[in-house]
Amino acid sequence: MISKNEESFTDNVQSEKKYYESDEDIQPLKVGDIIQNRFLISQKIGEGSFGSVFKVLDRKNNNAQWAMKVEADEDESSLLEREIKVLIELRKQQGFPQIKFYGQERGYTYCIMTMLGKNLEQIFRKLGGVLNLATVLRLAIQFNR
Ligand SMILES: Nc1ncnc2c1ncn2[C@@H]1O[C@H](COP(=O)(O)OP(=O)(O)OP(=O)(O)O)[C@@H](O)[C@H]1O
Repeated sequence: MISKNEESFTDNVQSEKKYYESDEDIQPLKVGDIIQNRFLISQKIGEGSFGSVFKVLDRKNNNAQWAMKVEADEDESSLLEREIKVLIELRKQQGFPQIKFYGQERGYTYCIMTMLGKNLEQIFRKLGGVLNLATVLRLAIQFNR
């Protein structure tokens, strides 16, 4: 997992590292579960190439909504750990989800971050598979930032 040194410059990003004593500690995270006695998993948002993304409610912060990406701790090298390091580097940069909390729970690495709006694929589908010139230009301006 990410080293203590890196944690020290994360500026408010909190982390929790867990060690597993037996396979029984490793169970799939699912809707209804609570992480760190704080984040309630409320809904699955999507699935990426190496993990799932859920909406979570922060019970210590007025049920604020965050997105949580999880990856099973199966391999030595974790893509999510790499993504966490990149998100830490990109903190306070416009256009990127802001990482709030990361750690390990029941055989999974998780990363809790700000919730983004609809992705481009969802917008494209909503618009019936056609993007008009104004939308394309607005997207190009955003990509260029
Ligand atoms: N912070 C977030 N807020 C809202 N939705 C998110 C957030 N992060 C990811 N998602 C959604 O979850 C789904 C999976 O995202 P994820 O980043 O795991 O994979 P991806 O970017 O689609 O693909 P890949 O894993 O190949 O990079 C996507 O539909 C994405 O829109």
